[in-house]
Amino acid sequence: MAKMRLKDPSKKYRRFKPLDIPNRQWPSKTLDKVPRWLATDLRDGNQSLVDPMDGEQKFRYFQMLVKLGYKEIEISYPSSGATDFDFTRRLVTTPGVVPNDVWLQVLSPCRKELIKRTVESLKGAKKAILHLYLATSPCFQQIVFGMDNEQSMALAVECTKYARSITKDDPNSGVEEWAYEFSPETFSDSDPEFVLKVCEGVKAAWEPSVENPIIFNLPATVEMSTPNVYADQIEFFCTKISEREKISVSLHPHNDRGCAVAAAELAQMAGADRVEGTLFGNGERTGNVDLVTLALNLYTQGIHPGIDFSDLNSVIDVVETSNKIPVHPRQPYGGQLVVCAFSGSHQDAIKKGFQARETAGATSTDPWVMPYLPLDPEDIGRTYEAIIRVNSQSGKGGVAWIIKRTLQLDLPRGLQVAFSKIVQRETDMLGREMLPNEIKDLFTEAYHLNRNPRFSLIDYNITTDRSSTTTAAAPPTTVTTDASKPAQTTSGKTAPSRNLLRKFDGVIEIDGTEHHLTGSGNGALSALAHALNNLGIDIDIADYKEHSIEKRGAGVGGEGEGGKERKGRDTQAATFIECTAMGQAQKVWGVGIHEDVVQSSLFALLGAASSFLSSRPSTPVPFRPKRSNTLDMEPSSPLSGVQVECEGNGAPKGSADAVGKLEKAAEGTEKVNDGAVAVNGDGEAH
Ligand SMILES: CC(=O)SCCNC(=O)CCNC(=O)[C@H](O)C(C)(C)COP(=O)(O)OP(=O)(O)OC[C@H]1O[C@@H](n2cnc3c(N)ncnc32)[C@H](O)[C@@H]1OP(=O)(O)O
Ligand SMILES: CC(C)C(=O)C(=O)O
Ligand SMILES: [Mg+2]
Repeated sequence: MAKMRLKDPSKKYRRFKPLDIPNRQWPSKTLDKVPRWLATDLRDGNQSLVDPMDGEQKFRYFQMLVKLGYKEIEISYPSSGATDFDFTRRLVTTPGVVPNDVWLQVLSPCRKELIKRTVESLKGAKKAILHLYLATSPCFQQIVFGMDNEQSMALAVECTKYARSITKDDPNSGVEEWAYEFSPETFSDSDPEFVLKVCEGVKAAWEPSVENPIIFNLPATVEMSTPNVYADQIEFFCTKISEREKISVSLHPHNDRGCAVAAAELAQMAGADRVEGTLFGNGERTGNVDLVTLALNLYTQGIHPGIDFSDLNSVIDVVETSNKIPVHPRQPYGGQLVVCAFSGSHQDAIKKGFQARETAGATSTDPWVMPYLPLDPEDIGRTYEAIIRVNSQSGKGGVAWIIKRTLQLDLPRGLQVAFSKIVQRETDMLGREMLPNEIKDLFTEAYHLNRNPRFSLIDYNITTDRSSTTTAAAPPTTVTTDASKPAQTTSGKTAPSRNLLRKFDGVIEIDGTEHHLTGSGNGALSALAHALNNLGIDIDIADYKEHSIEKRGAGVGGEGEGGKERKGRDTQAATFIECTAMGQAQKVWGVGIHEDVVQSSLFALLGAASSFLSSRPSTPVPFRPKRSNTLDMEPSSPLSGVQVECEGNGAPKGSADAVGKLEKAAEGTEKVNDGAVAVNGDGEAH
């Protein structure tokens, strides 16, 4: 057994000792109100960057925060140097940049000369929050400051008094409205009784009012324990501090244990009023709490957070450019992959969810009940196209969704299965995701939507064959229509009524040679099938579906139409035909699209015919399916290598000769009437 190299932690690391508050109330509370938000991207976020933002970047970021709706923004640490000082001056002195209802917050340590400089930077501001911090934990007192409790307390109070004297008590401070924030830094690792004592002293020094409360920001400077422990600490503070109505209790969770969001949520339940954080959680080490997640967590509970994340992508752009740190692809809400599903069962469920909404006629404000997606991607400006993405883990549902989105085609279930196998093979071969356009192109190619490689319908006429005095020798054809369409069924040589017989008379180019074909059936489709049958292509129609599609700019069409824009009509017909070759078990789908429903079905049949022929090796050996139920395909065919659905044992059943005859004709080894094959109503070539 491999030796465990990770060391025994039991002596090196001490378990965090939680508070003992048996009567805690927060576990039975719910999160149902929006806190005061403070965005500290430009201070706490910025101080953690390899290359902090320059003034220009900070300016752009600030404008974005204002636009999103933040009313309290920590913009700088003005005593740190020229960049932050000058940036603060720029905001304060540029007219119209800071809206009247936005508070500018600035941070300073408890050092008088730095507090003075900080206050100076704000001259001219309308609303300013001066934020001082002093660590209160034994670790910091002993290691960093060499102070005891009394000294820490005295420094906090003294600096607060000094701050007051040069801000709200100074008529010449140059700021219209001052607020004060004090952070007992390292709160989460401090003795809660000592924190209370310090804050009582600071409060007394500042003398807040109900209208302008003091902000006690209680940071998890380092996240020390589970989120419930932080919530206990906050509830303890909220219930013990005096004059609670004159205090805004603020949270400032860092994410060292990965629980900052949970800590912020539980701590709000414990009584906090305000949350400080950054967009997507940038900040020292593992970062600050993520304001986007907090806001959208509320949103998905039906509570508007007061921040506008309706165009999250543009927020991500600014954040990534400014921080030079990418937003992780799996970051809640913002990550590129969080509104995507790759796996087949997820895609299937999501697709059904969207279909259910469509069927119910749901609008964008109707209740959201969607498998796997807690948020409507549209609400944050993401498109539905991005949701379903296809790789080797994907199934038919996702592929069908993409074809629906890109080509407006509602694939019948059987065609979904068939095409998803083609996609599966391609993704396995590529070893990567296939993009929607690639899937669309693969479909277009596999089902010959732009160009049928073997058959071209040059000209045709469908007429009623009134001359027929005998029953038509239609090929055994079963056409299953949509319930909305009258069923067309013929069997063997029997047609339901000779008066209803339709006659196909046309010219079809096969592999470059034009053939004149005729055939009859009880519909245009079966008449063409009959005509093909007389050429030796014995095709049965096993399934038929059609629907109309809205006309799009550049079209996909049958042969001869390739990509041409259609003008003058608003809708097209899409036809899906599943065919079997006479006597064979393989099934092939043909797809046709055309303004004319008849022509679209003819395209679909010729598409299927082409796939049948192209799926066999071009050798003189006639059609001979394998017992393995796998068709031999031309390697270049998108259908090659694909398991084709088979019924029975896959053994040849007698039509090989006929199909082979056509293959030979097409290869020029057997010429038929100079390339023109005419077939009479009895199916005889002449
Ligand atoms: C948890 C947080 O995010 S706190 C915010 C941290 N952000 C920053 O520090 C960014 C900006 N900071 C800076 O640019 C610099 O630290 C400055 C300009 C403020 C100060 O620089 P320097 O004077 O060179 O001091 P330096 O940063 O090296 O050391 C910090 C000093 O401040 C003291 N100090 C640290 N925090 C505090 C505090 N809250 N109140 C009073 N003194 C403090 C330290 O004990 C140390 O004192 P010492 O020099 O007597 O040992
Ligand atoms: C200055 C304080 C609030 C801070 O950033 C922290 O403790 O993390
Ligand atoms: Mg911090």
